[in-house]
Amino acid sequence: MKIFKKEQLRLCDEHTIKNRNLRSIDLMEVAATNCYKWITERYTKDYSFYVVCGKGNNGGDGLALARMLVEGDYEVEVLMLQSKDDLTEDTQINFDRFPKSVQFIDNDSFEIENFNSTILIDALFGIGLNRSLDGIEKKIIDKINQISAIKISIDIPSGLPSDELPKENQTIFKADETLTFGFIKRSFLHKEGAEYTGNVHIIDLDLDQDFVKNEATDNFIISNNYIKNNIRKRQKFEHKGDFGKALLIGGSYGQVGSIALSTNAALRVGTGIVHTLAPECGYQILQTLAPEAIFHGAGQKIVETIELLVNDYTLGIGPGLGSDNITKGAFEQLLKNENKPLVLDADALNIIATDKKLLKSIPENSILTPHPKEFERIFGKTNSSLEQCELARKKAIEFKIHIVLKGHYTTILTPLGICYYNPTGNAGMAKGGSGDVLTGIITGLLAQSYSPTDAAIIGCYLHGKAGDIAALKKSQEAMTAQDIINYLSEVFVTLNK
Ligand SMILES: NC(=O)C1=CN([C@@H]2O[C@H](COP(=O)(O)OP(=O)(O)OC[C@H]3O[C@@H](n4cnc5c(N)ncnc54)[C@H](OP(=O)(O)O)[C@@H]3O)[C@@H](O)[C@H]2O)[C@@H](O)CC1
Ligand SMILES: [K+]
Repeated sequence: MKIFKKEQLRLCDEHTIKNRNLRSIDLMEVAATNCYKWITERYTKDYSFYVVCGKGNNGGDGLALARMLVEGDYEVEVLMLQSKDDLTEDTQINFDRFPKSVQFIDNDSFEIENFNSTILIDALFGIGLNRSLDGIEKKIIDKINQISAIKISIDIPSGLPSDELPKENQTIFKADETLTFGFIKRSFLHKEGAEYTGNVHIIDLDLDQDFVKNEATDNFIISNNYIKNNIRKRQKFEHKGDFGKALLIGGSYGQVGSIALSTNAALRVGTGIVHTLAPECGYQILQTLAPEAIFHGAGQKIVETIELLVNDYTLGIGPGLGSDNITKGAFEQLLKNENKPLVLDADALNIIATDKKLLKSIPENSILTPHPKEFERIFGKTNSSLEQCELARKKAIEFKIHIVLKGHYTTILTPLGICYYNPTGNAGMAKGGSGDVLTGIITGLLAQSYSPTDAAIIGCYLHGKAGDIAALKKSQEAMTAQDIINYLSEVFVTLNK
């Protein structure tokens, strides 16, 4: 699913209006009708509404919605920001159509009755916001934010930019629910913006699909459909050799569990043959925890050599690897000798962070899976998650690699400079071992001949989805990385339906 900037969203409106022979007021009516439906499916007439409107088209959406609520017999008050400027044309039309009187506000002395059943609709500013809020607008939103009603934003929380992140201490409406038109806005996908949106719901406006198809963007959200359509179907006569050979490397003394998690994850995504290269101290552990995998010893307590350079293995390296100088030497050697894409995580990334010239030796199209701190150690500090994402894009292009930046919305940056946000996953996965599982999943997919980009995209999606099921069944608190592996089966069962 594409993510558009606000200019593109406007163009999309224009194309829809033109190609469907609509008027812009008709599109506003569709927007308000679909918000009305969403709201009335969830809230009964026991709730009373305050709709706070600005002078732009976001305010027009609010006025149209308020009219529908009045016609639907809901209790509704409209508060309208007093402005020296005229309302936009469509907002004026909806102002004239509103059957009750509205209360104009030009300071923060207005009153909102505050019951448990009060719903406050924010239609002050939409994507037309062009500067930070100050003056009376800021005071009004500061006041509304203090009220403990249920808060619903139309299109975007007022004050939140759509394509950038808010600056610190900026005043922004704090919503419980955001009903956004057509597309997710990029700011919703970063924690600095997401803290204002509450739950986000896309309100479909039946926008022009030709425009959507043809308009270029370099930011996407991974959709369920993409995964469903791109999961490889297993054919009856295929044998294990057709499903790839993965080799997971890592697991120094005391951290054998990490590579065991990666190994089991690779097994659970359908890989034909899985091998593990770990120190001898992990022999019994790995043979017990992952009997399907073949063990190769590589030193006593640490990985000393990575000689198993069989060409047809797909390599995932790093979980529990340690960063002893001997291990580092073996890893450097591997980077020098290999030219097919590798999956690099954890200590493999830490080794690179201590010797950045290694970046140049990483084979093209490899997949690096750093969390924000690991990323920072390799590529430097940034001031926000969006800046970090953009730096990752730059580095992915520069080094011709994939960077999987782990976080609430894990982002995948490709060598072509495309950014994919993964929508699955939850805070229960913010625990030791989750990353090791992701390494195993991605390595397993890469081994099965998924392209490196698809291995990263599909891998992140499966990982998050299995984590979501684990959280449902076991709670975010109690779920563990092993649960993520265990629930991969349910994800595949659903995808294969
Ligand atoms: N996308 C879609 O498909 C559809 C979109 N629709 C809706 O249209 C919305 C966009 O409408 P919009 O362009 O009229 O702008 P909007 O956000 O209402 O406000 C801009 C006004 O605010 C002002 N202003 C800006 N910053 C300010 C500040 N800091 N402090 C004070 N004032 C400030 C600015 O004033 P000015 O810069 O002129 O002084 C301008 O007048 C969109 O979000 C959606 O809700 C639907 O109706 C139909 C389908
Ligand atoms: K709004």
